[in-house]
Amino acid sequence: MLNMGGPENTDDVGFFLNNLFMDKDLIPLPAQSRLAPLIAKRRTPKIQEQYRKIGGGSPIRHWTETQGKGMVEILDRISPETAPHKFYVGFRYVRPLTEDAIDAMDADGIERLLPFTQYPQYSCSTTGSSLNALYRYTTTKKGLPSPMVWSVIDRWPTHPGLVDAFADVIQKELDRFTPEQRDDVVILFSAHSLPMSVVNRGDPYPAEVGSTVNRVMEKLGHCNQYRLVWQSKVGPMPWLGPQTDAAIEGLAKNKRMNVLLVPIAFTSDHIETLHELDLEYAEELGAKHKMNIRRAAAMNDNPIFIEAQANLVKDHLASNIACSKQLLLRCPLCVNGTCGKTKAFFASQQELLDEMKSQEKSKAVSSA
Ligand SMILES: C=CC1=C(C)c2cc3[nH]c(cc4nc(cc5[nH]c(cc1n2)c(C)c5CCC(=O)O)C(CCC(=O)O)=C4C)c(C)c3C=C
Ligand SMILES: [Fe+2]
Ligand SMILES: [Fe+2]
Repeated sequence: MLNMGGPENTDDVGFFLNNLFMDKDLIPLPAQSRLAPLIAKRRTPKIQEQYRKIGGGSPIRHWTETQGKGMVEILDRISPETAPHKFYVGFRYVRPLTEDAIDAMDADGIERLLPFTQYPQYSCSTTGSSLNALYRYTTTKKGLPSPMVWSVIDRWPTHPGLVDAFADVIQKELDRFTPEQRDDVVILFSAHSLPMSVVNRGDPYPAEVGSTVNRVMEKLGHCNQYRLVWQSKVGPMPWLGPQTDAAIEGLAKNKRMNVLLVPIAFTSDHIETLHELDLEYAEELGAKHKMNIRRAAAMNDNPIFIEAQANLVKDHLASNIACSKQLLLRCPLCVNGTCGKTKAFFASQQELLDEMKSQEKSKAVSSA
Protein backbone atom coordinates (compact mmCIF):
# COMPACT_ATOMS: atom_id res chain seq x y z
CA MET A 1 0.00 0.00 0.00
CA LEU A 2 1.95 2.95 -1.36
CA ASN A 3 1.48 6.47 -0.07
CA MET A 4 3.48 9.48 1.06
CA GLY A 5 2.91 8.93 4.80
CA GLY A 6 2.93 11.60 7.46
CA PRO A 7 4.72 12.32 10.74
CA GLU A 8 3.32 10.21 13.60
CA ASN A 9 4.30 12.89 16.11
CA THR A 10 5.77 16.38 16.05
CA ASP A 11 9.33 15.01 16.52
CA ASP A 12 9.02 13.26 13.13
CA VAL A 13 8.09 16.44 11.21
CA GLY A 14 11.73 17.30 10.40
CA PHE A 15 12.45 13.80 9.01
CA PHE A 16 9.21 13.88 6.98
CA LEU A 17 9.89 17.31 5.46
CA ASN A 18 13.54 16.52 4.78
CA ASN A 19 12.61 13.41 2.79
CA LEU A 20 9.84 15.32 1.03
CA PHE A 21 12.08 18.19 -0.09
CA MET A 22 14.79 15.69 -1.15
CA ASP A 23 12.34 14.05 -3.60
CA LYS A 24 13.19 15.09 -7.16
CA ASP A 25 9.91 13.62 -8.45
CA LEU A 26 7.98 16.00 -6.19
CA ILE A 27 10.15 19.12 -6.14
CA PRO A 28 13.24 19.34 -8.34
CA LEU A 29 15.57 21.86 -6.71
CA PRO A 30 19.00 23.10 -7.74
CA ALA A 31 21.70 21.66 -5.43
CA GLN A 32 18.90 19.60 -3.85
CA SER A 33 20.98 17.73 -1.28
CA ARG A 34 22.16 21.02 0.24
CA LEU A 35 19.00 23.10 -0.23
CA ALA A 36 16.40 20.51 0.88
CA PRO A 37 17.57 20.22 4.54
CA LEU A 38 17.61 24.03 4.83
CA ILE A 39 14.06 24.43 3.52
CA ALA A 40 12.84 21.51 5.64
CA LYS A 41 14.39 23.02 8.75
CA ARG A 42 12.85 26.44 8.08
CA ARG A 43 9.35 24.99 7.54
CA THR A 44 9.44 22.53 10.46
CA PRO A 45 8.09 24.81 13.27
CA LYS A 46 5.11 25.97 11.16
CA ILE A 47 4.16 22.43 10.12
CA GLN A 48 4.71 21.11 13.69
CA GLU A 49 2.22 23.70 14.88
CA GLN A 50 -0.35 22.46 12.33
CA TYR A 51 0.08 18.85 13.45
CA ARG A 52 -0.20 19.94 17.09
CA LYS A 53 -3.60 21.47 16.28
CA ILE A 54 -4.87 18.20 14.77
CA GLY A 55 -3.91 16.05 17.76
CA GLY A 56 -0.12 15.86 17.52
CA GLY A 57 0.46 13.76 14.40
CA SER A 58 -0.80 12.36 11.14
CA PRO A 59 -3.38 9.55 11.37
CA ILE A 60 -2.32 8.13 7.98
CA ARG A 61 -0.56 5.04 9.36
CA HIS A 62 -3.50 4.15 11.57
CA TRP A 63 -5.98 4.47 8.70
CA THR A 64 -3.76 2.70 6.16
CA GLU A 65 -3.39 -0.27 8.52
CA THR A 66 -7.13 -0.31 9.22
CA GLN A 67 -7.81 -0.31 5.48
CA GLY A 68 -5.15 -2.97 4.84
CA LYS A 69 -6.50 -5.32 7.52
CA GLY A 70 -10.06 -4.94 6.26
CA MET A 71 -9.04 -5.38 2.63
CA VAL A 72 -7.04 -8.56 3.27
CA GLU A 73 -9.85 -10.09 5.32
CA ILE A 74 -12.32 -9.53 2.47
CA LEU A 75 -9.80 -10.75 -0.12
CA ASP A 76 -9.22 -14.06 1.68
CA ARG A 77 -12.97 -14.59 1.51
CA ILE A 78 -13.75 -13.43 -2.06
CA SER A 79 -10.53 -14.60 -3.73
CA PRO A 80 -9.61 -17.94 -2.08
CA GLU A 81 -7.59 -18.96 -5.16
CA THR A 82 -5.04 -16.18 -4.49
CA ALA A 83 -5.14 -16.51 -0.65
CA PRO A 84 -3.52 -15.99 1.76
CA HIS A 85 -3.14 -12.25 1.24
CA LYS A 86 -0.95 -9.98 3.28
CA PHE A 87 -0.54 -6.21 3.19
CA TYR A 88 2.58 -4.11 3.75
CA VAL A 89 2.69 -0.34 4.14
CA GLY A 90 5.25 1.52 2.01
CA PHE A 91 5.50 5.23 2.73
CA ARG A 92 7.65 7.62 0.74
CA TYR A 93 8.68 10.08 3.47
CA VAL A 94 8.32 8.32 6.88
CA ARG A 95 8.75 4.79 8.22
CA PRO A 96 7.77 2.18 7.22
CA LEU A 97 9.43 3.39 4.00
CA THR A 98 8.86 1.81 0.57
CA GLU A 99 12.31 0.26 1.02
CA ASP A 100 11.35 -1.14 4.46
CA ALA A 101 8.31 -2.80 2.86
CA ILE A 102 10.48 -4.50 0.21
CA ASP A 103 12.89 -5.74 2.90
CA ALA A 104 10.02 -7.10 4.98
CA MET A 105 8.52 -8.90 1.98
CA ASP A 106 11.89 -10.29 1.03
CA ALA A 107 12.39 -11.59 4.58
CA ASP A 108 8.92 -13.16 4.51
CA GLY A 109 9.70 -14.93 1.22
CA ILE A 110 6.85 -13.26 -0.65
CA GLU A 111 6.68 -14.41 -4.28
CA ARG A 112 3.87 -12.33 -5.75
CA LEU A 113 3.91 -8.60 -5.16
CA LEU A 114 1.29 -6.01 -6.03
CA PRO A 115 2.30 -2.40 -5.40
CA PHE A 116 -1.06 -0.70 -4.94
CA THR A 117 -1.08 3.08 -4.98
CA GLN A 118 -3.32 4.61 -2.36
CA TYR A 119 -3.69 7.74 -4.49
CA PRO A 120 -6.74 7.08 -6.70
CA GLN A 121 -5.55 9.60 -9.31
CA TYR A 122 -2.13 9.29 -10.94
CA SER A 123 0.51 11.99 -10.65
CA CYS A 124 4.22 11.68 -11.35
CA SER A 125 4.71 13.64 -8.11
CA THR A 126 2.92 11.04 -5.96
CA THR A 127 2.41 7.54 -7.40
CA GLY A 128 5.24 8.11 -9.91
CA SER A 129 7.57 9.00 -7.04
CA SER A 130 6.67 5.81 -5.14
CA LEU A 131 7.15 3.60 -8.21
CA ASN A 132 10.49 5.21 -8.96
CA ALA A 133 11.57 4.61 -5.35
CA LEU A 134 10.60 0.94 -5.71
CA TYR A 135 12.46 0.69 -8.99
CA ARG A 136 15.62 2.29 -7.59
CA TYR A 137 15.69 0.07 -4.53
CA THR A 138 14.89 -3.22 -6.22
CA THR A 139 17.43 -2.70 -8.96
CA THR A 140 20.27 -1.56 -6.71
CA LYS A 141 19.78 -3.75 -3.62
CA LYS A 142 21.91 -6.83 -4.20
CA GLY A 143 19.93 -9.97 -4.88
CA LEU A 144 16.66 -8.19 -5.64
CA PRO A 145 14.24 -8.65 -7.20
CA SER A 146 14.27 -12.14 -5.74
CA PRO A 147 11.67 -14.54 -7.13
CA MET A 148 9.05 -11.84 -6.65
CA VAL A 149 6.61 -11.34 -9.51
CA TRP A 150 5.25 -7.84 -9.77
CA SER A 151 2.26 -6.07 -11.17
CA VAL A 152 1.02 -2.61 -10.35
CA ILE A 153 -2.22 -0.82 -9.61
CA ASP A 154 -1.11 2.68 -10.48
CA ARG A 155 -4.51 4.44 -10.66
CA TRP A 156 -8.18 3.80 -9.98
CA PRO A 157 -9.94 7.19 -10.34
CA THR A 158 -13.23 5.83 -11.65
CA HIS A 159 -13.46 2.48 -9.86
CA PRO A 160 -17.21 1.93 -9.26
CA GLY A 161 -16.66 1.09 -5.57
CA LEU A 162 -14.62 4.26 -5.04
CA VAL A 163 -17.38 6.28 -6.71
CA ASP A 164 -20.01 4.58 -4.50
CA ALA A 165 -17.99 5.37 -1.38
CA PHE A 166 -17.67 9.06 -2.26
CA ALA A 167 -21.35 9.28 -3.19
CA ASP A 168 -22.21 7.68 0.17
CA VAL A 169 -20.24 10.16 2.33
CA ILE A 170 -21.56 13.10 0.29
CA GLN A 171 -25.16 11.91 0.60
CA LYS A 172 -24.77 11.46 4.36
CA GLU A 173 -23.41 14.99 4.77
CA LEU A 174 -26.05 16.53 2.47
CA ASP A 175 -28.68 14.98 4.75
CA ARG A 176 -27.27 17.00 7.66
CA PHE A 177 -28.31 20.30 6.05
CA THR A 178 -31.87 21.42 6.81
CA PRO A 179 -34.42 20.84 4.01
CA GLU A 180 -34.38 24.61 3.23
CA GLN A 181 -30.58 24.69 2.99
CA ARG A 182 -30.18 21.50 1.02
CA ASP A 183 -31.02 22.70 -2.48
CA ASP A 184 -28.77 25.73 -2.04
CA VAL A 185 -25.70 23.61 -1.17
CA VAL A 186 -22.76 23.93 -3.56
CA ILE A 187 -20.51 20.85 -3.47
CA LEU A 188 -16.85 21.89 -3.55
CA PHE A 189 -14.65 18.95 -4.52
CA SER A 190 -11.22 19.94 -3.22
CA ALA A 191 -7.95 18.31 -4.30
CA HIS A 192 -4.29 19.07 -3.50
CA SER A 193 -3.11 21.45 -6.24
CA LEU A 194 -0.12 21.01 -8.57
CA PRO A 195 2.45 23.57 -9.72
CA MET A 196 1.53 24.80 -13.23
CA SER A 197 4.97 23.63 -14.41
CA VAL A 198 3.86 20.06 -13.59
CA VAL A 199 0.43 20.54 -15.17
CA ASN A 200 2.02 21.93 -18.34
CA ARG A 201 4.36 18.95 -18.54
CA GLY A 202 1.24 16.85 -19.09
CA ASP A 203 0.71 15.29 -15.67
CA PRO A 204 -2.54 13.26 -15.85
CA TYR A 205 -3.66 14.13 -12.29
CA PRO A 206 -5.98 17.09 -13.04
CA ALA A 207 -7.87 15.09 -15.69
CA GLU A 208 -8.07 12.01 -13.45
CA VAL A 209 -9.37 14.04 -10.49
CA GLY A 210 -11.97 15.48 -12.88
CA SER A 211 -12.96 11.97 -13.94
CA THR A 212 -13.64 10.97 -10.31
CA VAL A 213 -15.74 14.10 -9.76
CA ASN A 214 -17.72 13.45 -12.93
CA ARG A 215 -18.58 9.85 -11.98
CA VAL A 216 -19.52 10.83 -8.43
CA MET A 217 -21.85 13.59 -9.65
CA GLU A 218 -23.40 11.17 -12.14
CA LYS A 219 -23.98 8.70 -9.31
CA LEU A 220 -25.64 11.46 -7.27
CA GLY A 221 -27.88 12.35 -10.23
CA HIS A 222 -26.34 15.84 -10.36
CA CYS A 223 -28.40 16.65 -7.28
CA ASN A 224 -26.57 19.94 -6.55
CA GLN A 225 -24.31 22.51 -8.15
CA TYR A 226 -20.65 21.60 -7.85
CA ARG A 227 -17.13 22.88 -8.55
CA LEU A 228 -13.68 21.29 -8.64
CA VAL A 229 -11.22 23.45 -6.69
CA TRP A 230 -7.58 23.08 -5.61
CA GLN A 231 -5.95 23.56 -2.21
CA SER A 232 -2.59 23.58 -0.40
CA LYS A 233 -0.49 25.67 -2.81
CA VAL A 234 3.09 25.95 -1.50
CA GLY A 235 5.59 28.70 -2.43
CA PRO A 236 5.45 31.68 -4.80
CA MET A 237 5.22 29.94 -8.21
CA PRO A 238 1.85 29.61 -10.04
CA TRP A 239 -0.24 26.54 -9.11
CA LEU A 240 -3.42 25.08 -10.61
CA GLY A 241 -6.58 26.94 -9.56
CA PRO A 242 -9.21 28.00 -8.68
CA GLN A 243 -8.01 27.84 -5.10
CA THR A 244 -10.43 26.42 -2.56
CA ASP A 245 -10.41 29.52 -0.31
CA ALA A 246 -10.94 31.89 -3.29
CA ALA A 247 -13.87 29.74 -4.43
CA ILE A 248 -15.46 29.98 -0.98
CA GLU A 249 -15.02 33.77 -0.99
CA GLY A 250 -16.62 33.88 -4.44
CA LEU A 251 -19.62 31.88 -3.24
CA ALA A 252 -20.01 34.23 -0.25
CA LYS A 253 -20.12 37.20 -2.63
CA ASN A 254 -22.90 35.49 -4.58
CA LYS A 255 -24.81 34.78 -1.36
CA ARG A 256 -24.43 31.04 -1.74
CA MET A 257 -24.13 30.38 1.97
CA ASN A 258 -24.32 26.57 2.09
CA VAL A 259 -21.20 24.68 1.08
CA LEU A 260 -20.14 21.04 1.28
CA LEU A 261 -16.38 20.43 1.03
CA VAL A 262 -15.31 17.03 -0.33
CA PRO A 263 -11.64 15.93 -0.14
CA ILE A 264 -11.47 13.98 -3.41
CA ALA A 265 -7.80 13.06 -3.92
CA PHE A 266 -6.69 11.55 -0.61
CA THR A 267 -8.21 8.56 1.10
CA SER A 268 -7.67 9.31 4.78
CA ASP A 269 -7.65 12.32 7.06
CA HIS A 270 -4.53 14.50 7.12
CA ILE A 271 -3.58 18.16 7.63
CA GLU A 272 -5.44 19.19 4.50
CA THR A 273 -8.76 17.89 5.81
CA LEU A 274 -8.38 18.40 9.55
CA HIS A 275 -6.48 21.70 9.47
CA GLU A 276 -7.01 23.38 6.11
CA LEU A 277 -10.59 22.34 5.30
CA ASP A 278 -12.00 22.09 8.85
CA LEU A 279 -10.15 24.86 10.73
CA GLU A 280 -9.07 27.38 8.10
CA TYR A 281 -12.03 27.11 5.72
CA ALA A 282 -15.12 25.65 7.41
CA GLU A 283 -14.52 27.32 10.79
CA GLU A 284 -12.64 30.55 10.08
CA LEU A 285 -13.88 31.48 6.59
CA GLY A 286 -17.34 30.20 7.56
CA ALA A 287 -17.45 32.52 10.57
CA LYS A 288 -16.05 35.47 8.59
CA HIS A 289 -18.81 35.26 5.96
CA LYS A 290 -21.53 33.78 8.21
CA MET A 291 -21.59 30.72 5.92
CA ASN A 292 -22.70 27.21 6.67
CA ILE A 293 -19.75 25.06 5.59
CA ARG A 294 -19.66 21.31 6.22
CA ARG A 295 -17.15 18.63 5.14
CA ALA A 296 -17.76 15.10 3.87
CA ALA A 297 -15.96 12.42 5.88
CA ALA A 298 -12.65 11.08 4.57
CA MET A 299 -12.62 7.41 3.49
CA ASN A 300 -10.75 6.25 6.67
CA ASP A 301 -12.63 3.08 7.82
CA ASN A 302 -15.56 3.47 5.39
CA PRO A 303 -16.71 -0.14 4.69
CA ILE A 304 -17.80 0.64 1.11
CA PHE A 305 -14.33 2.02 0.44
CA ILE A 306 -12.50 -0.95 1.96
CA GLU A 307 -14.65 -3.37 -0.01
CA ALA A 308 -13.85 -1.38 -3.17
CA GLN A 309 -10.12 -1.81 -2.49
CA ALA A 310 -10.58 -5.56 -2.06
CA ASN A 311 -12.61 -5.84 -5.28
CA LEU A 312 -10.06 -3.80 -7.19
CA VAL A 313 -7.22 -6.10 -6.07
CA LYS A 314 -9.26 -9.25 -6.70
CA ASP A 315 -10.11 -8.18 -10.27
CA HIS A 316 -6.52 -7.16 -10.90
CA LEU A 317 -5.17 -10.53 -9.75
CA ALA A 318 -7.83 -12.41 -11.72
CA SER A 319 -6.94 -10.54 -14.91
CA ASN A 320 -3.39 -11.92 -14.64
CA ILE A 321 -1.89 -8.75 -16.04
CA ALA A 322 1.56 -8.11 -14.68
CA CYS A 323 1.46 -4.49 -15.74
CA SER A 324 -1.26 -1.88 -15.73
CA LYS A 325 -1.56 -0.80 -19.37
CA GLN A 326 -1.58 2.85 -18.43
CA LEU A 327 1.79 2.48 -16.76
CA LEU A 328 3.26 2.40 -20.25
CA LEU A 329 1.81 5.82 -21.07
CA ARG A 330 3.23 7.52 -18.03
CA CYS A 331 6.93 7.51 -18.60
CA PRO A 332 7.85 10.56 -20.71
CA LEU A 333 6.76 12.86 -17.92
CA CYS A 334 9.36 12.11 -15.30
CA VAL A 335 11.91 14.80 -14.60
CA ASN A 336 14.75 12.36 -14.14
CA GLY A 337 13.55 9.81 -16.68
CA THR A 338 13.56 6.86 -14.27
CA CYS A 339 10.03 5.94 -15.34
CA GLY A 340 11.43 4.68 -18.67
CA LYS A 341 13.48 2.13 -16.72
CA THR A 342 10.49 1.28 -14.56
CA LYS A 343 8.65 0.38 -17.75
CA ALA A 344 11.40 -2.00 -18.91
CA PHE A 345 11.54 -3.52 -15.45
CA PHE A 346 7.83 -4.31 -15.41
CA ALA A 347 7.97 -5.61 -18.99
CA SER A 348 10.60 -8.15 -17.93
CA GLN A 349 8.41 -9.08 -14.97
CA GLN A 350 5.60 -9.82 -17.44
CA GLU A 351 7.89 -12.34 -19.16
CA LEU A 352 8.66 -13.90 -15.79
CA LEU A 353 4.97 -14.22 -14.97
CA ASP A 354 4.25 -15.74 -18.41
CA GLU A 355 7.09 -18.19 -17.89
CA MET A 356 5.75 -19.22 -14.46
CA LYS A 357 2.27 -19.70 -15.89
CA SER A 358 3.52 -21.88 -18.76
CA GLN A 359 5.58 -23.98 -16.31
CA GLU A 360 2.50 -24.47 -14.15
CA LYS A 361 0.53 -25.49 -17.23
CA SER A 362 3.11 -28.06 -18.34
CA LYS A 363 3.29 -29.42 -14.75
CA ALA A 364 -0.50 -29.81 -14.77
CA VAL A 365 -0.38 -31.52 -18.17
CA SER A 366 2.36 -33.99 -17.14
CA SER A 367 0.65 -34.86 -13.82
CA ALA A 368 -2.60 -35.44 -15.73
C1 LIG B 1 -2.97 13.80 -4.08
C2 LIG B 1 -2.27 14.36 -3.16
C3 LIG B 1 -1.09 15.20 -3.35
C4 LIG B 1 -0.47 15.68 -4.50
C5 LIG B 1 -0.85 15.47 -5.96
C6 LIG B 1 0.65 16.47 -4.08
C7 LIG B 1 1.52 17.13 -4.94
C8 LIG B 1 2.50 18.04 -4.52
N1 LIG B 1 2.78 18.46 -3.24
C9 LIG B 1 3.82 19.36 -3.23
C10 LIG B 1 4.41 19.98 -2.12
C11 LIG B 1 4.16 19.68 -0.77
N2 LIG B 1 3.19 18.82 -0.30
C12 LIG B 1 3.25 18.76 1.07
C13 LIG B 1 2.50 17.98 1.90
C14 LIG B 1 1.49 17.11 1.50
N3 LIG B 1 1.07 16.85 0.21
C15 LIG B 1 0.03 15.96 0.23
C16 LIG B 1 -0.66 15.43 -0.88
C17 LIG B 1 -0.34 15.69 -2.23
N4 LIG B 1 0.69 16.42 -2.71
C18 LIG B 1 -0.21 15.62 1.60
C19 LIG B 1 -1.23 14.65 2.07
C20 LIG B 1 0.73 16.32 2.37
C21 LIG B 1 0.98 16.14 3.86
C22 LIG B 1 0.45 17.17 4.69
C23 LIG B 1 -0.84 16.74 5.23
O1 LIG B 1 -1.82 17.24 4.69
O2 LIG B 1 -0.85 15.94 6.16
C24 LIG B 1 4.30 19.61 1.51
C25 LIG B 1 4.77 19.78 2.95
C26 LIG B 1 3.97 20.68 3.75
C27 LIG B 1 4.45 22.08 3.64
O3 LIG B 1 5.67 22.30 3.73
O4 LIG B 1 3.60 22.96 3.44
C28 LIG B 1 4.87 20.20 0.37
C29 LIG B 1 6.03 21.16 0.30
C30 LIG B 1 4.21 19.52 -4.59
C31 LIG B 1 5.35 20.43 -5.05
C32 LIG B 1 3.40 18.70 -5.38
C33 LIG B 1 3.40 18.47 -6.84
C34 LIG B 1 4.44 18.57 -7.63
FE1 LIG C 1 1.76 17.86 -1.48
FE1 LIG D 1 6.80 9.45 -14.44
